[in-house]
Amino acid sequence: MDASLLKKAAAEQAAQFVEDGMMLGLGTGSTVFFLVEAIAKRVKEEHLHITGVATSSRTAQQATELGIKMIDINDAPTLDLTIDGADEIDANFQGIKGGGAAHLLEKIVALNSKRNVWIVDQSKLVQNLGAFPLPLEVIPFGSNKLFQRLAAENLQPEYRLNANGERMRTHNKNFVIDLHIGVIEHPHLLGDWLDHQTGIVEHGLFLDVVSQVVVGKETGVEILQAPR
Ligand SMILES: O=C[C@H](O)[C@H](O)[C@H](O)COP(=O)(O)O
Repeated sequence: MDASLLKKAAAEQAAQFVEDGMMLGLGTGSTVFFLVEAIAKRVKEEHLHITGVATSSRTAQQATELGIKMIDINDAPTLDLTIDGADEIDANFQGIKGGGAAHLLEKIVALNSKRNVWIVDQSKLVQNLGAFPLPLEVIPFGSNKLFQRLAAENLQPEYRLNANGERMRTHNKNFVIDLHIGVIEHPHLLGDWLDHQTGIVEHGLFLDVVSQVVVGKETGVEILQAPR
């Protein structure tokens, strides 16, 4: 089955988690696109009063156009629930995000949410993280020096380029460096090391964040409970 049908099925299932009165974090990406559509439909048909906080201008625009009330995270209390996509989820419910370069804003929203749900198609479930390149958002100043340091650690860095072949810029005008590490044996150790490298604003390892994963499978939608 087409992956986008599986993403849609997972998104529609997760939209059922939304309750009247919730403060909601809305992630970014092709799976979240279906989620926003499904939530907007519920808001309209069931007259739900929900308020959303977005993790990208793309999501903010889509949600606003579909009639979901959106506010700035700085004006929001702790969010009840954030629903987002993911690029990889390992057997211990650790994740990589940032395939769309939105991981900085996504992590800020996730860490200010009581509950985090990820919506994915079955191809995102892996034993170990690392087949998907790990995204870093980095400050442009001195980024070549940081790049060299990452290369010296054998982390196989690569600048992410836009359609014009230039270094792509994030929402905050930073660069993205993807690490082609291969199998990440110890995500916490790696995350800790990356947290201490000056110039990295945020990495795409989302560790001990997710509460539930909604997976679109060929056999139907499955909800996996994380141990937190
Ligand atoms: O930066 C982008 C986000 O982390 C996305 O949530 C992630 O890349 C998954 O995207 P998609 O649902 O398009 O596969």
